[in-house]
Amino acid sequence: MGSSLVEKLSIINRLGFFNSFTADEKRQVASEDSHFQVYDPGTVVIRKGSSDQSLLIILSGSVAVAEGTGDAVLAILKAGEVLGEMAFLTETRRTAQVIAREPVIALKLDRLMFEKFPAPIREKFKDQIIMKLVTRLDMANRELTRYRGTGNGGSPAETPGPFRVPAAGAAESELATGRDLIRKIVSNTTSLPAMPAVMLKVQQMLRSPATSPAQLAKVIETDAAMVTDILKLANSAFFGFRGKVSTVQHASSLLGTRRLAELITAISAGSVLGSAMRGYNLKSGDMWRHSIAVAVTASEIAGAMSSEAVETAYMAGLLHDVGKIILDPYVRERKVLFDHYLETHPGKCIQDAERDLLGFDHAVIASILCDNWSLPRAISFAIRHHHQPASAGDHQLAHIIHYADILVIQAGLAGSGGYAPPELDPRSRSMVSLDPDTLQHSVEKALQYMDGLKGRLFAP
Ligand SMILES: Nc1ncnc2c1ncn2[C@@H]1O[C@@H]2COP(=O)(O)O[C@H]2[C@H]1O
Repeated sequence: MGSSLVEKLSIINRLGFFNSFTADEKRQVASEDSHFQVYDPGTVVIRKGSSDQSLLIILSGSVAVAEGTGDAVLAILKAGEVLGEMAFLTETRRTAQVIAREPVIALKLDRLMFEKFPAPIREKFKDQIIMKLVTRLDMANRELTRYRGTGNGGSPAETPGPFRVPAAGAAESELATGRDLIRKIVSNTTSLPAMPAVMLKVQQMLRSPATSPAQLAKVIETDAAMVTDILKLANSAFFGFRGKVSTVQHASSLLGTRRLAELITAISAGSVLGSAMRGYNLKSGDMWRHSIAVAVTASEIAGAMSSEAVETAYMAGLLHDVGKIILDPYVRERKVLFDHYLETHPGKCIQDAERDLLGFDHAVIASILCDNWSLPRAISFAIRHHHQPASAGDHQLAHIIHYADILVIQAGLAGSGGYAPPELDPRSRSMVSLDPDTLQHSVEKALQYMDGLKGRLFAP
């Protein structure tokens, strides 16, 4: 780095790290040109496993420390922090991968350079390194305490922990938990997906009671793949018209407005629900299949109960887990924490981990998205409470979605890969109060429906 001694001194003078250094000692540290290294954003500052053992002090900018390439971020270190002390002190290989997040200037000292400093300077460096390690240990302890739930008694939503990882694609350099994180997700409009265009059109048409099945059919007539799916499903065992339906207009007259709208909505939801979610261990299509199965089961249950919710059950079931799509990058970045939490808390499910580690669960985010999409309030309310239906009081739809979700998971179509299944809330059992055969029949109908959509839902 070609900066003058004065410029280097002005950087060093700004950092608390050098407070105990005398003016002369600071000058000695700043004098060697080769000590100062500049890193462009995205470049590797320390490569995991490498044998380099230099010590770095970040003078400006910040770096992300990760266990390995593409792994969860362990820490963000900023100006004044020490880096590479582990290999430097223990003479071992680098334990982590460190990447510059913005232009970084660092003071880089190899062992030879370090040994050249007079003893008092070396001691001051060592004192600072110890202080930084103590702070890091304290942070790690507090974070561990917080996410084990034995913390200071405040709710996680109100007491964001010290653990910080970079925001998923966001410009802000640090990620919060609880309300801060919700605020950030909601204010970052690009992180909230738009309602798929066809779904939006159908929702708009349904607002008019005069909309006919034939008008709805027109929405999809130019989408050949969608037409094929609708015809397949119309001819499936679920509807019982086996082999008789050959045009969308014919299907629309047989299915009626509500059924046709549901079908179009389920298929168009694939663009939002169909992608893989590594944070939740879901392969592409897993979430979509689970969601359609819950939609059909919920609507069958609502029908069997002669519930008023029969109109909204399908949509609420289809979108009940949509919050996972938004949270997936944030869960992915905390994968190490999530996996550790779930390993050490047998019986806890993924939404418990979300609540304890993020301060809220995917149901909260899903309900925010539903409000954002201007869906009926009953839908967002039921989705908001589908994992804790007792908090929804007597709201029938919340209990129906909760019950349908659990039945579908029990039938083998989970909404999160490899985690403990949620337990049925006894209040939902008494609210739904259907006999086991009827409930079983609801899930079987859902599986028939899925069978009708086989090609689309199980495409590689
Ligand atoms: N959990 C962590 N928090 C902060 N920094 C870390 C963490 N783990 C590793 N590092 C830093 O990443 C560096 C990688 O190289 P070293 O192993 O030499 O030294 C390591 C530490 O400086």
